[in-house]
Order: sequence, then structure tokens, then C-alpha cells
Amino acid sequence: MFPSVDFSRFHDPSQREEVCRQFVSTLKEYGFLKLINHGIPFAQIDLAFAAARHFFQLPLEQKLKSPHPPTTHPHRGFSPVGLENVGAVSGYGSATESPYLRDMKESYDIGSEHDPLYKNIWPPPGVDDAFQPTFTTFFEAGYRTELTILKALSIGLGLPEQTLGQLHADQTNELRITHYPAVARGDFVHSTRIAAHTDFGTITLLFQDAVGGLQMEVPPHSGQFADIESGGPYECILNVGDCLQTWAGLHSARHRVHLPDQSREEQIDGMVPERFSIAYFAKPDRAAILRPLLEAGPEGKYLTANEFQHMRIAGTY
Ligand SMILES: O=C(O)CCC(=O)C(=O)O
Ligand SMILES: [Fe+2]
Repeated sequence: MFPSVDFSRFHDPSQREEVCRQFVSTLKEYGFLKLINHGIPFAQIDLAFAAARHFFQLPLEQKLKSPHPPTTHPHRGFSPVGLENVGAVSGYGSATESPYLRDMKESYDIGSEHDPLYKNIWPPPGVDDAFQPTFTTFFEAGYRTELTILKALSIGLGLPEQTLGQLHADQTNELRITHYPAVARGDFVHSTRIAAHTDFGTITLLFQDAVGGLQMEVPPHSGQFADIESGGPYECILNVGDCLQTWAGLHSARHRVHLPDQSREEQIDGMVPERFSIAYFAKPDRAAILRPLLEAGPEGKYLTANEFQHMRIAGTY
């Protein structure tokens, strides 16, 4: 059974404490859950998926007018198929995936318009004029939901309720729109959609279409991946990232996108349909220190979120 939490209960004072505790215990055990009543309006989700479809069907030369730089930073703009390979990062893919599986995806990375360090790389005027306003709005909705979730997690952990929110004041969060093109089933022998990895940040809110293929490692550390059946675009899957694991001991679950279960059985023309996803990554402020929040922890040098981020992302581009 896939764990789920109805977040509308957070807004009922008589149920708040209990839902926060349930939230934390589920994330400690599994590292992910389906978030029901997440607060991002369905109309905004529809607009975001429509904008994603519209952008990715543009000719490649149009998409390349707002390119991700050839380096890992800033993590902004359009990455064509083949540019980023998550399986190339050491400690991500299992040792058995050698040489690593290549990712069959193209993606667009967006930061906050308020990020003090990096500017967004938007499609220039005339290429796709709905893209910037749609995703700016979606980003802001994601940030509001993020702050509520961080409050719930703080309460569930027994910390003052602003504890985690205060570590996310700078809006260093990122939004990633991904298109996995239709591919032949046989391609999954040497490639995948996104190789097994953990997310680097605090929490991820993931929206996906109905195609499926998202898999989580369950039980934790088992090396076995279970399909997470897609409930369609309005469903939000919340998973824990590495920073929250360090701060509070919640489980940062390894996950990947591979051959969807359904197509394994149906074998439609030997092709796996295209897939779209939108992932909102809540990330700590760059200067935030990654040391346990619940206990004193050993004295010594702890990484800042920025140092950790640079370490983990190195090698993906
Ligand atoms: O496309 C998906 O469903 C998952 C993407 C993902 O895990 C990521 O970008 O970190
Ligand atoms: Fe991920």
C-alpha cells in the first residue's frame, strides 16, 4: 500500500498535532507519501502541464534559445536529451549499473525570481510567451505549499513551528519540468528515463501525468524498486531529500523513472509513450548548516547546504 496523508487535516486545529506526527512517522519509515489536498490549485496544474507540452514540442533550435549552461551552475534553462545523466553521479546508481544507464529525458530548470544569486534563463520573447508567467505562478504556489509543509514537519518533529521555514527564507528552490520522449522498449536495456538517485534538497513535490514508471526503493536500502501507480496530474508525491535526512533523520528515498508497468504487459507497438513531470524542489538557504537539529551531534565541521549541493550535483552535466 502506498502511504498517503490528507493535508486538509492540518488546517483543522483539533487534528493538526496528529496529522503532523503522522506526516513525520510516515516519512521516517518510507521517505515518501501521496499528499492529498496539497493546496496547489488544479487549474494551475493544468496550465503548467499544458505549458510543458507546448514548450517541449517546439523545434529543438527554438528550445535551445534558452539553454542550460554546459556546466552544472547555474542550474537553469533547457537541457536537451543527453546533456544531464543522473546515473553518472557517484554513489547514485547501484554498483551493478555499470556502465551507468543514460537518461532519456529533456528538462527545463527554473529558480525563484527572487533568488539573490542566479537569474532565470527564460525563453526569449516570441519563442513561448506563456512559459515564464505560467511557471512563475506555479513556483509561487509551490513555495506557499512548501512553507506550510515545513511548518507541519517542524511541529511533527517537536521543534518550534518556524524552525524549518526559517532555513528556507531565501527561496533557493527549484522547479524542474521534464519531458521523457516516446522511446522503443528495447532502449531500456542501455538507458533509462532517470537513473536511481536521491534528491539533494529538503523535500520534493512531484506532479506527473498518467503514464507511470516512477519507482521508489522499498524497503529502504533494499535495492528493490516498486512501481508507484500514477493517480494523474493532480496527485502530489512528496519525498524527502538528503538535507532533511541530515537535519531530522527522515528517510531520503532512492527513486527512478523506468519502464512503466503497464507498457511491460501491453507492449504497445514496442513503444513506451512520452511522459511529462513537474518537480518542485524545496532547498535550504545556501548558508544553512547541515547538522542534526534534534540532537547535539558531534562537534566538527558541517557542510553548508551550498557546499553539499555543489558536491552532489558535480558530474551530472
Ligand atoms: O519525473 C519524475 O517523475 C521524477 C523526476 C525526479 O526524480 C527528479 O527530477 O529528481
Ligand atoms: Fe528525484
